[in-house]
Amino acid sequence: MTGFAHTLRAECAADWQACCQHRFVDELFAGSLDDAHLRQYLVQDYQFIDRFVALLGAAIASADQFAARVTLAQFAAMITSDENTYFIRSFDTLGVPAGERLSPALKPETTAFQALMREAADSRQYANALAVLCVAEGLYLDWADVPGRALPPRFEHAEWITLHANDFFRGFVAWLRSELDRVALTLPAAQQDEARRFFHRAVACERAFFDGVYD
Ligand SMILES: Cc1ncc(CN)c(N)n1
Repeated sequence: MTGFAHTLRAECAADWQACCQHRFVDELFAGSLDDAHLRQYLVQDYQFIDRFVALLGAAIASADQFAARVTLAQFAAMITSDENTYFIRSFDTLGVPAGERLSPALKPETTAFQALMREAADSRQYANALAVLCVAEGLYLDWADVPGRALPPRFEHAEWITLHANDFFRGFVAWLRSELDRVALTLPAAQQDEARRFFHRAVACERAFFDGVYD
């Protein structure tokens, strides 16, 4: 495999692997993730999703082609429907009150990730937005999409896996990677390096986000 997206992932291999083999992932698949940890993760992740959808909007605005805007908008539609209702149903099941769903106290890992996404969006550079999207979705595909691995019984665990391991999601991540490759080829070295730094920082944020579940 070649290309910018693949190179960047290889540069971050240690943190990437640490995420894919994280205790959170193992407990999620085993169905042994306790409700306190799951609840903490989902409450913080809902705030991640808020900035993530804003980043998708920035990617839609800064894309250089209509076809890319369509693909990104279709993905945003999935996040704001199927994925959003997963959060709401999980919050209902876990008894999370409205205040915690909408404006919880933010952990430092969440604030850091939100700041990174805001920075990428505010740069108005399509490649920077793509770099962060490639991490956020590529890394989740890599830990979730394990053929033959059994799903846990509770929907709060199983659906968080299947939302990131299905044909639509696979296709979107493949597109994101090829799109980052395509756009990188058009960039001067300084802008490629900027996108590279966003990618690296996003991988570090992902690892810190999983680690933060167990603080
Ligand atoms: C922190 C984080 N990173 C990525 C994803 C995948 N959508 C997520 N929900 N949360």
